[in-house]
Amino acid sequence: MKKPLANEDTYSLLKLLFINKTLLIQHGISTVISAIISLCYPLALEEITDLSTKQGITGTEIFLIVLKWSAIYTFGAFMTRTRRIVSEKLGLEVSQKLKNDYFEELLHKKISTFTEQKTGNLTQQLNRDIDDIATIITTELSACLRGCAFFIVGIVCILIYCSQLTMFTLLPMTLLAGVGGYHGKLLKKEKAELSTLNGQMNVFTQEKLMQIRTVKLFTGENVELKNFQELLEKIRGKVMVVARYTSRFYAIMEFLGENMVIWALGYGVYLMHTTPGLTIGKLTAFATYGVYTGMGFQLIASFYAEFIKAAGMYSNITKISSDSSDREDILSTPKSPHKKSEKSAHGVSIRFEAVSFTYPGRDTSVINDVSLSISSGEIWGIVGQSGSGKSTLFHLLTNLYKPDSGSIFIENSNIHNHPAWWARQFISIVSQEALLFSTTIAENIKYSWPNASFEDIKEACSRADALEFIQNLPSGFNTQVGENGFSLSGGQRQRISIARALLKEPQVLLLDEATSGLDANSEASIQNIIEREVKKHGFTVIIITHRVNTLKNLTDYLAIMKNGRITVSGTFDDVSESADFQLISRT
Ligand SMILES: Nc1ncnc2c1ncn2[C@@H]1O[C@H](COP(=O)(O)OP(=O)(O)OP(=O)(O)O)[C@@H](O)[C@H]1O
Repeated sequence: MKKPLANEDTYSLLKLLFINKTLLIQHGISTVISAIISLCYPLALEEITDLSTKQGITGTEIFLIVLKWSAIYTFGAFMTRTRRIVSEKLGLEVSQKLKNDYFEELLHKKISTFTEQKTGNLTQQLNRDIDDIATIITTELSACLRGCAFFIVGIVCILIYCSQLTMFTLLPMTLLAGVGGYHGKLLKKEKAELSTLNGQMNVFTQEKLMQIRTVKLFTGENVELKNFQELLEKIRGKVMVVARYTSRFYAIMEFLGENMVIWALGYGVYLMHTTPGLTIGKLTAFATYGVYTGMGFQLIASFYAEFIKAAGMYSNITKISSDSSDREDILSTPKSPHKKSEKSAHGVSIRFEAVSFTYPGRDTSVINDVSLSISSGEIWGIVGQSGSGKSTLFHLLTNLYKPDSGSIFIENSNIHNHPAWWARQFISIVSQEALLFSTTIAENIKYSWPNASFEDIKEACSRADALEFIQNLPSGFNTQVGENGFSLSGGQRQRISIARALLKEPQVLLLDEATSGLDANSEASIQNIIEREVKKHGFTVIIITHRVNTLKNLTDYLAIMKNGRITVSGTFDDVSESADFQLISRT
């Protein structure tokens, strides 16, 4: 069951408003002034209506009284404009600050956060929920403040105007409060369920559109449309429940509120005949203050319902952002995402010492007591059957995950004694899927070194044998690669990925099945690039591949992995004698 909203969440939600004190003060002042001016309306009605029965009044006097009220309401309109614009500005500041903090927090989360949390939910929180929260605590809160002023002043005024009539209106008023509270509770539960369904819809559409190729290749269009329609149907059902509750709520409010005014007015007319001093102007003012009291109550009730919704969304966001246990590190990452190595053309040593690891949420360990020592500039191949834990070794070396026991060293320094980015600054990785951003080729390559000049980019492309094909594209380096690099061939994407890796001048190059998805020609050409670069720059290289025979001329050493353990390691010739090698080379 969902925990009731903690007081500190409510408090910190309201504290957000203090983000810009000047705007908050302007907002408060304009809200109060515009509420006071609105509340003077019955006075205006009373004064102007009672002029009709005033003896000996001249046209000029009537004109001046009307002009006075007109001036007051012109000023009121100006205050409304100020209140609304200031409220928008404050809302914008709150939402941008929340978004900035939340996105920054997400960027620093450990990679496991993104396997546990659906990214669709995170993007919904980042984009929609935060906007809703900001609107509720600015626009809706401002309406609620007006509502409080209407309600309090309304009650006081109707008591002053006619206490007998006020008592007459107290019963429906109490009923109004009861109905508001009851529906608030009902709506809270239904709206939370609706929000979960909307989150599921977000995740569904995002995933299916991102995987549109898979959907098409398996002719899954109709299946996905059916799934989508089922989800739409569930949302429709929930929206209708919410709509039923909401419409019933507003109908009852209107029924009670307006009946209260009508009956009170009727009773007032009766009192006029029996009570001296109760004029038509006073009765009109009483009725108008009665309307204000009801309106004030409605504004407070609707804010209450919205605030509960905002507080629920805010509590979900703070649950993720305030949990520092899944933060990658507390030390700040460098301004530039990756530092270009100052000393290029050399490698670094790497050592795994008795490393064991189990993925969060899994029972069985994936890496078991792995020890491996790689000297600077060596080229290692790691082979093993699918699922044996090869890629996981890369995840541990790049500090995406921390081992449960054992240590990993780069240049004899334990990588866990440094912030997570420390290990990554030495490393460039090229994996089977060349993951590119949906921007230009140049921007994708520059991602590893944002300060690179155009000449640097061209040089990296030339080293990755990518220059010619890029220059032959109609827009050259400015070609948009499309989402996930869809507008390029597999080999072209991989060359861009290699250029990006080389531009950084890494000291360690990790290749995770970098050529597996390519045809024999592309594979041979990419292996040539790697061979040439490694010889020239001398960085340490670890290659993961299924195709063991392709490693013969490329690697100095080989390690075989089986069930998360390194069973054999040594030179290619030594290892190739082993039974495990024979087994892998046959599969
Ligand atoms: N993020 C993850 N969360 C939980 N388990 C994972 C995760 N990634 C991989 N695994 C599991 O860890 C085991 C080893 O996976 P890993 O990707 O390291 O194997 P691999 O040898 O590289 O396989 P392949 O050659 O097929 O890429 C597998 O059983 C896999 O299911």
